[in-house]
Amino acid sequence: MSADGDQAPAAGSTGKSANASTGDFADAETVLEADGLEKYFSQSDSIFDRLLGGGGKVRAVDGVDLELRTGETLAVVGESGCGKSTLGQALLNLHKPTGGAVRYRGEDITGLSGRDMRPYRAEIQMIFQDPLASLNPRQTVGEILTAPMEVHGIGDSKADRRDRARDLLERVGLEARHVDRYPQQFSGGQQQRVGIARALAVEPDVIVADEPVSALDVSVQAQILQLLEDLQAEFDLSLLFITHDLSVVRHVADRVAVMYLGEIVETAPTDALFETQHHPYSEALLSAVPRIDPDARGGRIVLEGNVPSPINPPEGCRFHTRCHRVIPPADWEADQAAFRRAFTFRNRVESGAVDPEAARRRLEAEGEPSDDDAVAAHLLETSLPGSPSDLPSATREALEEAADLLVAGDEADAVDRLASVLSSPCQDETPAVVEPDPDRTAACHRTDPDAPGSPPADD
Ligand SMILES: Nc1ncnc2c1ncn2[C@@H]1O[C@H](COP(=O)(O)OP(=O)(O)OP(=O)(O)O)[C@@H](O)[C@H]1O
Repeated sequence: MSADGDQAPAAGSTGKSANASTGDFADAETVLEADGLEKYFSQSDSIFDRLLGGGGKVRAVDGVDLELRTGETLAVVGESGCGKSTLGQALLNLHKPTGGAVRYRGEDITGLSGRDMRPYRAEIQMIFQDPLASLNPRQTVGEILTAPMEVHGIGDSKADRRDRARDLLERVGLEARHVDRYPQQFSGGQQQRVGIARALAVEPDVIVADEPVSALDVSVQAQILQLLEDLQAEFDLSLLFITHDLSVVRHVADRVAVMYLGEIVETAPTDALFETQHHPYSEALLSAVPRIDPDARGGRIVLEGNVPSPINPPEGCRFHTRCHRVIPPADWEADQAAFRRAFTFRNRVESGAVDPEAARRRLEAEGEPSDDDAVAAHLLETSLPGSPSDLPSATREALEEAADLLVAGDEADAVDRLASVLSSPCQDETPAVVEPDPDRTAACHRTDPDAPGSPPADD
């Protein structure tokens, strides 16, 4: 076991790339599968909704197809709130799915609870982000490890189970004599080792690890990742590794599934994904990962705006409001970058982020002219990235008219005016999942040759 003080691996360091690059797992049997899996949360239980009389559904996981193959580590990555944890928990029926199916070795286990789920709980275990919160502070580590063995009929006797617990502690890099200690007597890294030992106690096939290192000091992250990798080989585990941190993905994962707003937008072997991305969201995520290889350094892609609400996700491709490669309409007369800038203005107006009264107050406070024309000009200046001068004249006019309409309080008309010149095929249809390369999937109109308005790949 490596000593405390090891650094977490940076992207570009050696990892599990041998498997990933040779596609060793492409033909492996599927052990756990999500098929059109949905988990919607009802908002109507909250006090606000009761007071306000209603509430939408949070579409946390929205039609996910995913297969975990025997012996592989599949990383699920995406920004905070995209539904990774909900997906992991829905796979284990810790959240009852609201649609679709979960299959374990081909058997439908969707929504099983209690007794019916018990045999599968031994096969599919979970490791949580916060080790201390997931360990009972009133139980000794020995009790924490032997309780699930007892439930699942592992071990011949109490003494046998205690021996197994001591053995497990050693396997996860702790000392057998610590079996009578309590969780709070361990450091954060050691607590996570206990969490891992508990998952292993029932001899599972599959472990779903939800951000297992993100609560730990950087200095112990690498050790825990290494431990998981060693144990995976030793126990022949299949690992679903949930993380927002792409810099650890390269080290741990054979394959990656990129998640955005409840959907999987791309899957690929790890090395292949780090080399090329077929979905612009993956491209943006990867552009933010520090690279060791200076040749691999490209510009960082800063995405427009925040992740939209999963209660009311954008129509068509969910990523289109932020996508730097959003497709212009067929009759667009300038380049794609110009369309993206003008489209950003439209999205900002539509989301209510362009506020004429706030602009007027600001101009007044700065001692600048604050008549309607000045406010409209200010709105364009601050909410349209770049200059309007290189936009097609019809677009420029529409933007100016929309700014005037906003100042006049006609927000709906402003939105309509912008929509009349700035619409994208990405808004109209949900992208189909295509296989641009062997063992890769992507859901982007740009990778689908049959999609409407799909431009050449190198546009
Ligand atoms: N019990 C719940 N009730 C209502 N909404 C929920 C519930 N649990 C999660 N959500 C919402 O579902 C969406 C997905 O949340 P989830 O925790 O799965 O995302 P995540 O990608 O794991 O994020 P993070 O990395 O921050 O944990 C979020 O909008 C979240 O607010």
